Amino acid sequence: MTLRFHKMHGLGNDFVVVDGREAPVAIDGALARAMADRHRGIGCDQLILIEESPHADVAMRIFNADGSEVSACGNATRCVAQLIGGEATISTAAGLLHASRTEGGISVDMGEPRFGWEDIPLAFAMHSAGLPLAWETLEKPWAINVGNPHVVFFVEDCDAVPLERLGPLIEHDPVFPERINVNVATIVDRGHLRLRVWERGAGLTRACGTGACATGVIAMLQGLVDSPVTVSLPGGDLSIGWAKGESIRMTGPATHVFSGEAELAAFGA
Ligand SMILES: N[C@@H](CCC[C@H](N)C(=O)O)C(=O)O
Repeated sequence: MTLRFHKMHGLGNDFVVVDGREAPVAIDGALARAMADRHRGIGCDQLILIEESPHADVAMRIFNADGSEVSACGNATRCVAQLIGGEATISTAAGLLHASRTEGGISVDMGEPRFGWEDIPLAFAMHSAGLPLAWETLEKPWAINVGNPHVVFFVEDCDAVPLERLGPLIEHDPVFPERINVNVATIVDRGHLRLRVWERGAGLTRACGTGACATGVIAMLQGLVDSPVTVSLPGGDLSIGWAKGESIRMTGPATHVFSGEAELAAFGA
């Protein structure tokens, strides 16, 4: 049996997108992990499953490369919108997201952020007790949930941070029982910041849409940048707009690379 898929990316954060509306398909964590494998599978940072939705144009499920199912993915939201015509309401585990075509590609209303440590009880207890949350040179993290959980560190030079070593330490630290996405950012000026992200369940990626939202919002809240801010990731730029009490607007490109068919038997399915 074969499975049709689309290979897409948002600034190099790459996806295998399966449209389950064409032919219903049961994807679980093990199958997602096998398809995401860059040597024995198709290869991607996240596998995206599109399904019918009673409340929206489509529903979207997100699996990280390690097979974990999560609730939000900014770059994939733009890709799904692009695939189904640009203008779309997309149902996710984190809520309904509205996307539209714009000059810079696809623009998505990513919903309102939730600030603080309340969702992460052990880290919250440590934070409230004044206990330091630090991993070598990375200290004083900001916690924010933009549909998925992130910590953000502002540093002198994000390119100098050994994120391939510190990222997994922080992601798997027992203070984050649900694991966490790790952002290291450097302010360039009031309209621009640089960002690298160690993604939960996927590792270092070329870009992370929710990471850009999380970091842009914290930088605005701190008065370090103005809205909209350009977030430069290794794979390219996203524009992030936000004001207190409002939802986040993320704008950037979405690229369809090719469509193909995979042998399900190759994945042990
Ligand atoms: N690449 C994504 C985020 C994907 C999910 C994340 N790794 C998590 O586990 O929450 C993006 O563009 O936002």
